[in-house]
This record gives sequence, C-alpha cells and structure tokens, in this order.
Amino acid sequence: MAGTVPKLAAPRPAAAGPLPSQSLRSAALAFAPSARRFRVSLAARARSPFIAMASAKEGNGAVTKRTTLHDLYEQQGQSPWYDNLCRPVTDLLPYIANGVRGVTSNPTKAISSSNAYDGQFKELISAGKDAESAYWELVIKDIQDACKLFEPIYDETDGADGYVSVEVSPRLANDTQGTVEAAKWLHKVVNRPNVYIKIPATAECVPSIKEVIANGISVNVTLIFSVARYEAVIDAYLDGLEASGLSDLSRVTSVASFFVSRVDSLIDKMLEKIGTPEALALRGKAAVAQAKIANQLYLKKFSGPRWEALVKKGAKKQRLLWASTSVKNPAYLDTLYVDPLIGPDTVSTMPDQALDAFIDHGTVARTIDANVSEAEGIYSALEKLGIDWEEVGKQLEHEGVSSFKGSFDSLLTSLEEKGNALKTAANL
Ligand SMILES: O=C(CO)[C@@H](O)[C@H](O)[C@H](O)[C@H](O)COP(=O)(O)O
Repeated sequence: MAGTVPKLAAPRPAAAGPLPSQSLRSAALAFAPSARRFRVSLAARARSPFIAMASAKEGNGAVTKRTTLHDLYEQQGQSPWYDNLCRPVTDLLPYIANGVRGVTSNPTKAISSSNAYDGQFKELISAGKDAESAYWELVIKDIQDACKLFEPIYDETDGADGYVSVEVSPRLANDTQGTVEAAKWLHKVVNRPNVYIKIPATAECVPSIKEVIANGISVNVTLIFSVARYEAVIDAYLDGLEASGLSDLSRVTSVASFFVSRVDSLIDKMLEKIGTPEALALRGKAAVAQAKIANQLYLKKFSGPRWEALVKKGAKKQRLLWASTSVKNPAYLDTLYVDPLIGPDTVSTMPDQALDAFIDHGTVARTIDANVSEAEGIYSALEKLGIDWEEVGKQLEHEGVSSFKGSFDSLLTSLEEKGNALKTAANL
C-alpha cells in the first residue's frame, strides 16, 4: 500500500490504568435523570457501523464491548477521542463505553446536517432570539450535555482527560482581543470544568492563547500545521501558566491540535507536480513524518528547569492531539494517521471512518517515537525538493480558517432565513 510508515515494535510505557467499568455506568446514569435506560438511536446506528457494533447491552443498559480503544489508553496511554458531536448527545454513550475519552465538536457541521436542532431553534426564535444568539444556545446545550457525559472520566483522571471542545466564532480567527473576550464568555456560559475552549493557532491568536490560559481557562489550540507554529503554541501555554498567578495549576490544561491528513493532501499535490521518481516516492509520508518531529519537540519543551518549576505548582503537559485523522486518499491504509502516531500522553481524535478502521484492524503499539530518524530524513528530503514547511503551514492555515469561517457564515445565513420564515409564519 502506498505511503505507509512501517511499524516497528517499540518499548511499552507503564500502563495508564484501566477505566473502571463503574465509570461506564456513571457516564450512562449522569445523563439519565429520569432513570431512562440508554438506547442506541436508529439514526445513530445508521450513522456508524461502530455504533451498531457497540450496541450489545448488559442488563443495566451499560455497553460492555471491549475494543482496541481501551487497549490504546490502557496499554499505550493515548486517549482516543471522537471527532464528532451532534444531537442526540446520548449517541456518545456507546462511544464512551467502547473506550472514547473525549470529544471534539464542529457545531456548524452538526447543526447544518441535522434536523435535531429544529425544535429548540423554533423555541428560541419564538422567544425573540436572533439567529446568532440562537446558534450559541444550540451549541452551548450540546456542549453542556456532552460535558456531563465525560465528567466521570474527568474526575477519575483528576482533570487530565474527559474533555469536550468547543470553538469560539471562526470570524475571530485574526482578532487577538476579540478571541480572548469570546473565550472568556464561552467558558463562563458553558460553566463546566471539562470544557476546552478551542482557539485557532493563527499568528493573531497565539497571544490570545497565553492570555486565556493566564485566566485559568483550559484551551484546545486548533489548526496547527507546522512545527514552527507548534513551538509558538507551546510557548504561549507556558507563558500563560507562568502569568496566571495561580498557586495550583492542575486544573488549567490544554491540547495542541496538530492536523495530519491535510498536510499529505497538499504536499502530495506538490510532489505530483514535481513528478520525479524521488518526489513521487515521498507521497503519503510528509504528514506522519512532521507529526513525529512535533512529538520530539513536545518531549524537549516539556522537560528541563522551566517546565519543572511549573510542575511543582501542579501544571499538566499540553498534550499533542492528532486531528484530521481520516484518510483522504483511498489508496492509503485507512489507519495511516492513527497507527504510526501512538504514544503516551497524546490524544487522537477520530471521526467514524478512522474509529471504525482502527477498531477493526488498527495496531496498538507504541509508534510515535519509533523511526524518528527516518521521519527526519523524510522531512529534510522534502525540503531538498523545494517543499517549504512554513509556507505549507501558512497555506493550510489560510485554507482551514477560510473554510471554518465559510461554513459558519453560510450556516448563520441559513439560520437567519429560517428564523425569518418562522417569524413570518407565527406573525411575530
Ligand atoms: O477540534 C478539532 C481539532 O482541534 C477537530 O474537530 C478538527 O476540527 C477536525 O479533526 C478536522 O477539522 C477534520 O479535518 P479533516 O478530516 O476535514 O481534514
């Protein structure tokens, strides 16, 4: 298969400790105030073979199927997250039961592709809300409900895992102070300990990250595409912790979302344009190589006297989170962006396609720090062919920001139209 990074056996880290089955029950119960038993919805079954597979139930309604996701965490210390949050939020329960330990949301995608939001939207419009306020209420409800489901994991891990991430308005991606204010507002209204406020790693928002962290707010830094920008993100986290003035830093945490597949999508095109056998042989290798190098930087930055001083105050490392993990080129192995990036204290957020593939035939082994010199060789071979990694990062960031803004704008336009139609129909 083209473009796969060979897997080598590597030393296993100490076990991170099993997730007690009790937590599955508490997760289910946390969302069942009326003692309603959990049922997998038909819509959810249709959405994912993973859900269908996960639907075997015990007498008490808890799902007991063990998957490679449990092994990923228990044997390798990597947290599998689900890269999708939509209504009904209870659809997350089988995912949690099968080893998922956190969730990344993309609300514009969720709201625009489901009619499960129509009822609440109608109520909000009837109550006089405008489309944008209604949007935020829909989002906040999903995030609060999901936070409740992941709270048992958050508690068991002392705030290390079990997070739900929600983004500030993508319209603020180039607005430093606007992002800080939006993050503070969102954190306040969601009002859950296990929420990550998602902030893009644009040049303008790197200072926002520092300030938001300094305010004691946990952050998912998103849209990271280059090692250079990743280093600035780590520095912003460390600066923020130092500036916070908190004597206990243990509840201010962060993940740095490094996007993977999109790097190959762009670099593969560049390599095809170059067209030499050497260039073509490097297709499908750039993204994983860069991610492994990013992990080396993580190891370097979260060690030494500066970091140790923060550890004394309870600081937790800003974990690397692999995002954009589904394979875009069908010629590649469908676990290409999961299997080679497994290691302790990392997160892999996977949409259904990647989750299903990993559960079915993924390999649980420590790979993140295997073949690092090969990864460095690939990185510099690409540079020699004229690939400018910082330029690649800038282009992907620009495309990522524009696409998130574009879908936000078009969702708001359609919500405004829907809202106006509802008002007209109700003579409001
Ligand atoms: O929140 C995050 C990462 O911070 C994720 O939901 C992230 O937005 C998604 O993984 C990506 O947008 C998916 O990217 P792609 O598969 O469309 O390339």
